[in-house]
Amino acid sequence: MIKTCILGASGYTGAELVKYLSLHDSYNLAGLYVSERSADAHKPINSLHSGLIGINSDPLQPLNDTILEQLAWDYDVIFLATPHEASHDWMQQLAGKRAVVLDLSGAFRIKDADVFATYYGFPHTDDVWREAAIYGLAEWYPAQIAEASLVAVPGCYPTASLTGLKPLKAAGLLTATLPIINAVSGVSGAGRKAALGNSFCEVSLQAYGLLQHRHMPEIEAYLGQEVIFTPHLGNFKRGILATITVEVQPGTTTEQIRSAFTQAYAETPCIRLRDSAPKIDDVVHTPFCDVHFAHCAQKNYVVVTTAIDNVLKGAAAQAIQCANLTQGLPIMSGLVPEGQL
Ligand SMILES: NC(=O)C1=CN([C@@H]2O[C@H](COP(=O)(O)OP(=O)(O)OC[C@H]3O[C@@H](n4cnc5c(N)ncnc54)[C@H](OP(=O)(O)O)[C@@H]3O)[C@@H](O)[C@H]2O)C=CC1
Ligand SMILES: CC(=O)N[C@@H](CCC(=O)OP(=O)(O)O)C(=O)O
Repeated sequence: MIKTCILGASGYTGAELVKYLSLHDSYNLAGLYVSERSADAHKPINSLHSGLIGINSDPLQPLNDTILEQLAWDYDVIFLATPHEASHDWMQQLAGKRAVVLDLSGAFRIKDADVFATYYGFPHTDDVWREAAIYGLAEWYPAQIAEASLVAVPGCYPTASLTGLKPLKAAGLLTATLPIINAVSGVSGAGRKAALGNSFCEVSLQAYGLLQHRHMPEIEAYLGQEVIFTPHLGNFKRGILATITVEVQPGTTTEQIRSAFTQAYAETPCIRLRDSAPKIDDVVHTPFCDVHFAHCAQKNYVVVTTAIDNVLKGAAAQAIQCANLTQGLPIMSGLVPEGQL
């Protein structure tokens, strides 16, 4: 059994990790942690997330620096479902020891320290692990992930955006014109902590973070091309729908575009190529990313739509895909029924 623990287990992504890892045959989920002064310390996880009743009733344990150091030697796999700052500050103590670390935060996704400081609002001081971290876009970097000590699990919007754009980029079909990404997320994307802007009566479909959201440089870094990215907050709980409008090379045929997607995703059970536009209800509470494209040959434009559950393929399920790769398990182990692996 692979001995594993979750730091930040009480949050939205942490709770999904608890569910999938508790039910997974190959992992022994032996520790659930929250911050040292957490109001939820010592409570059973299923008193916070009632969907876990009958699945996991372990108490949430408060962390401190001594425990942290010990975790890195005691565990095979550690999931960090914590704020960016906490992941950043702890990595020196956690990484490079016995445990493989899967960090769901954004702290180790961006290689350029200046870009990081601009978009995250605090300086990155861990050059070693920022450089060594492997980006955990599971369908695109499986070999590197398999060998990684630290996996920086992608953000939810970048997962939806890159899954739609990378096949076209890899096939050489994009032009220099900037892809336009408009994506709508459910409110769970903002995490579980209370905030006025996320409360029921305040949320109404609205763009935010215009031209300054931290996911824009993340998408650009792993696409290899600048983009315009506009996130929107929607009045629903879960899911992201990304609508991506791109110019393609003159003379590109629909068959070339189809081939770009089928080649990229022929062997990837997590990505479902669709012949109709996906909707959020198709993917919420699933680990899948649904992808569809429409091609306007006269104008040389393609509209790609992708849909994911932000908490699953956008975070926890992708982290489990990456953990599976590091442990030599099938990539979708524990995420789909055994017979479908
Ligand atoms: N929600 C989403 O759709 C996505 C989230 N992410 C990223 O994943 C991470 C977790 O997100 P999410 O689950 O939504 O967040 P939540 O706010 O729902 O949960 C955060 C968790 O971290 C704990 N925590 C907070 N501060 C600290 C600290 N200083 N030290 C230790 N634990 C702490 C919280 O418990 P407590 O405060 O009680 O200690 C809680 O368990 C974040 O970095 C987020 O950016 C990535 C992709 C998608
Ligand atoms: C709706 C909402 O607020 N979404 C979050 C994105 C969540 C995510 O992907 O998290 P990372 O911070 O780990 O990148 C946001 O826009 O900040």
